[in-house]
Amino acid sequence: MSRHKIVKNLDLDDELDDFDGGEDYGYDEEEGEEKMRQGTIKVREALPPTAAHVTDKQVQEALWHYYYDVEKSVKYLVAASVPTTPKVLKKGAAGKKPEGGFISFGVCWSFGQSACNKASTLAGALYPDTCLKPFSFAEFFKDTPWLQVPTDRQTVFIDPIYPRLGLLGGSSDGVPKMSKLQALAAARKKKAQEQRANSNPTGEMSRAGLDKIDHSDLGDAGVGGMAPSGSALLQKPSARGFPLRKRKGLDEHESLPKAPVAIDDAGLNPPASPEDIPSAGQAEPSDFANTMFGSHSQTPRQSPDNLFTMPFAADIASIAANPFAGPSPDDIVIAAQSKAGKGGKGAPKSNGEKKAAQIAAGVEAMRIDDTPRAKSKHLDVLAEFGKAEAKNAANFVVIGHVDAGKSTLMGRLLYDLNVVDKRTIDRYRKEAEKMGKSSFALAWVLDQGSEERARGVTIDIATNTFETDKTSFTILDAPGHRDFIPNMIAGASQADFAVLVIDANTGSFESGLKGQTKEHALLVRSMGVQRIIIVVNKLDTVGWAEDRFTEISTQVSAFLIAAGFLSKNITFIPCSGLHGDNITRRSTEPAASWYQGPTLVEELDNSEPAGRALSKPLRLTIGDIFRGGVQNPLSISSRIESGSLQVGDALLVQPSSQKCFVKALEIDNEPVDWAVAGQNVTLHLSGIEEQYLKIGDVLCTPSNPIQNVKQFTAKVLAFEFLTPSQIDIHRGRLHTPGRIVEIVAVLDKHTGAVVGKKKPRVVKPGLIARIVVELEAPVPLEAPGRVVLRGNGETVAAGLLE
Ligand SMILES: Nc1nc2c(ncn2[C@@H]2O[C@H](COP(=O)(O)OP(=O)(O)OP(=O)(O)O)[C@@H](O)[C@H]2O)c(=O)[nH]1
Repeated sequence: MSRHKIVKNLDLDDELDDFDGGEDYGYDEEEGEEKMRQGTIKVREALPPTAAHVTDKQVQEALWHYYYDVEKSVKYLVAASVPTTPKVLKKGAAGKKPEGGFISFGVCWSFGQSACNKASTLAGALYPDTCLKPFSFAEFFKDTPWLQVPTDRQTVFIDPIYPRLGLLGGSSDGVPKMSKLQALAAARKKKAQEQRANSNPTGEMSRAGLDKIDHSDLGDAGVGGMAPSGSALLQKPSARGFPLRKRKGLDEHESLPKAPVAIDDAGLNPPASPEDIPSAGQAEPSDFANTMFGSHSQTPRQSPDNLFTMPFAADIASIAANPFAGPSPDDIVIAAQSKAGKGGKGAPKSNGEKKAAQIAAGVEAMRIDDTPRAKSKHLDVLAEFGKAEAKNAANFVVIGHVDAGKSTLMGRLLYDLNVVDKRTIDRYRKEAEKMGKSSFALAWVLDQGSEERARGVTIDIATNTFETDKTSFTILDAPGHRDFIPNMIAGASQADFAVLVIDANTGSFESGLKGQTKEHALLVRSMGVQRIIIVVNKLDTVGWAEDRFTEISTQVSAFLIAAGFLSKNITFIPCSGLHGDNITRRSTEPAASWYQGPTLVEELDNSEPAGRALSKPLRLTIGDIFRGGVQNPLSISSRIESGSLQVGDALLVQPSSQKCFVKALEIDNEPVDWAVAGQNVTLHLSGIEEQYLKIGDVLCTPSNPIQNVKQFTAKVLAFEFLTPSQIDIHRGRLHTPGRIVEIVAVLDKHTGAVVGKKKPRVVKPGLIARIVVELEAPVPLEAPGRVVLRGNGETVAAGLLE
């Protein structure tokens, strides 16, 4: 059963506070025994006669391993016990039958006799009919002259599986299958190689490819052909700057794999192909290697035949002989610091002195200089906000499975509202055509990164804004690809409500459900989003069939209600993002006449104004950092989560505990004196060095700071089986490694009371549990913040800090 199917039955409460039903908790001992007994009987019944020799112990181990899942246990036992034709290591000429049976247990003989014996024992257990002679090296090599091992005896080296390189998070499920991105990258690389191999690279092939581009991809009217509607909403184009996508560079909290991964020109390519990895006989040592191991030039080159010798092995051996001979880099730095601290007098500090110096440095770092660098007008910001009669402001996140049409839909919306002009769209269309991706022209309004455009996939959250009569909206267009879920979480954490886009195309809706449609919906719900508009998109591809719309609406609304959305907060709209139907204007397709409901923009405008936490302490999580401006060398952008601020304010950055000052403020590229919760702002900062600011850090006031924590307790909903294990903790843009150190208890969904035994070993998907998480380094977190826990590229739980 997929985890979505399991989670489907859960009832995610309104705020995860009001639990609502469920009686299934961790197993106590008696229950466990009973389950084991029942499971053993069921597995025995299901096992085929060929697996009759499987012992009860093996059955019970399988059941234990698969958490009493009979189906999986049977599958495992059948696979493990059905004898395969023993793989015979050929000896000499083909067709000669070897003596004794080597069975296919990998390269057991290469691990030495004891491992081989174990393998033989295991083989004997699983293949009782196979008569195994004890393995003998002497016999195996008896006809093999020294150092002339025939090729069929030589070890076959299998290329290691290199870790996939996702920008963030990744989705390593341990299976080396290709993701869509990898397939795209591989196809692109293959194409480039073919082009290089071609003696006339600019000739026939590329022209033939261009000739195939379908210029009608943007629909009958084309993107430029659609006149904006005459609706009052649409005649109010946004005066805001465009585009507002500003993210530059990678999040410093993100770390890329250090393993030998070949990164393509974009830094995105997943595993290198074997030919990309220089062999020992070919590569020149890098400057780094030269520095570490001395110049390679005097060392004779390794013979390519000598495949078993490590390059620079001799040098490594000499280093390894006494790795701790000299002082460590840390010792050197500490010694230098203590020397500097004593005015160069030299003698190293005692432990006590070191501690005192560290405490003094910590106190110094915490010292807040409240002297503002920019002149403050000392405004009463809340009174100013009250006077300003500002429009409602709302952020919505656009979510859904990869390629559902999210960016195209938002591009069309912005185009039809005149936020983007026709000339820009025409330019995008021409450029997209050149890349053979004309159907992505509208998506390019949001997807501004060159990688995103080349690959046709959204990678990071893109933002843009538009206004209606009532509300000023900020779009957060999330990536659909599962490799970029951490970016989607960052977007969802700033959203007041969500637009879930579903591809109505035959087969696409179904695969989306198994993919990110449900995962995204569950994530936004567990992050506090209560309202969701579902765009059933690409209805043009199914002839605007009402049946298809009804089928999708029924299935999705059942899931959303089970996930904790109230039915009054769920709306479905049939659309075609590509052609612009039911987005800012009602569809003119005769086949779509059955729909008389609101357009997407009308529905967006029906949103209740989002509450603003104005009177709470200032909290602002850094979403992006910009460096190097002439007037403003260090700026950040973010949505203010709570509180307010004004030019001249002194702020504290956590976790670095460094102070800084608001030099200037901007909203929608316009300078302002103050800003309040719910607004997206750019802050120009002074009095701080850039190394103390990272994406995901929190700005607060020195008088009411957020604390850095190394451990927290949270009440979470399990998406997967939860056990004490290594995880990544996500809070908006912040993500940091940690560990579930304790499952305190499973909680009743109605009352929140502890049920079952304390400290269960495992929490089943769909249950709510109190857990303790320890972080590798302290980060700013506070109740009742929402966190998402991910492990191995999967979302394992989400919930509220306590
Ligand atoms: N026929 C048809 N095609 C559409 C429609 N909307 C989008 N597409 C096509 O679907 C493909 C994917 O569109 P995108 O907008 O990039 O999809 P996305 O959901 O933003 O993709 P990611 O952000 O990468 O997950 C493009 O080729 C679009 O032209 C639609 O309404 N009708």
